[in-house]
Amino acid sequence: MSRPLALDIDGTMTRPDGGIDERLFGPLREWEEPVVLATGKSFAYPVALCTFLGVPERVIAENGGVVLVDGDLTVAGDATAARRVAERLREAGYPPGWPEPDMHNRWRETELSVTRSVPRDFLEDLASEHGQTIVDSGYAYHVKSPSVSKATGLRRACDLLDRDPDAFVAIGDSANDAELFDAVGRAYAVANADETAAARADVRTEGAFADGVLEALDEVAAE
Ligand SMILES: O=C(O)COP(=O)(O)O
Ligand SMILES: [Mg+2]
Repeated sequence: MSRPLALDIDGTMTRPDGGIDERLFGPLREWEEPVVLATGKSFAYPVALCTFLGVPERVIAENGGVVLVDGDLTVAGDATAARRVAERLREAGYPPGWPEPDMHNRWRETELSVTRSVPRDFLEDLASEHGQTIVDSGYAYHVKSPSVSKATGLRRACDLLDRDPDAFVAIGDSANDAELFDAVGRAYAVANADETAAARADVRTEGAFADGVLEALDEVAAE
């Protein structure tokens, strides 16, 4: 059987040393049900990945801030608050996201990605002064609106795809996947998942990174 998929990118589709694991290309291209890439990465990245994978543009980007499904674009979140936090970081002597040229935020439309070298407590206080929250993807801290997450993005994608979130299988690795895991019918955490993701998943794969994804896909396809 096939089920719609919500698939995290970093730490899940990638190799341990970074870069998409090419063993996923074939199975994802051939997957019969919709595949939605759900990521903290800025909007341009998952759209490009869909293009190069050769699958329809179905994307939850910026931790739910931007959703694109088959030509329908939804933008949520508080871009103004994110910009103010970036400005305050700069004033405090930190990079306003990442060091320049900051490719993590250059094409970002809603939240802010911040290097994990910035002290977490400091960033958390700053975010909360601006009504925002932070989530750790394991690759970056994301300053985002508390009302936006990969789960809110999935609900929007479900409306557009005419599917129920319960029909979806999610696969991910980090705290920024936790709400998504709660929203879907079945959630897989890959073996390298952080504590939050592992605790909120229904299943923990034996394999790490893309090995875990392939394991989950085999299990779902065999049902
Ligand atoms: O952009 C990041 O920090 C990681 O994004 P992810 O949600 O694809 O793991
Ligand atoms: Mg991830």
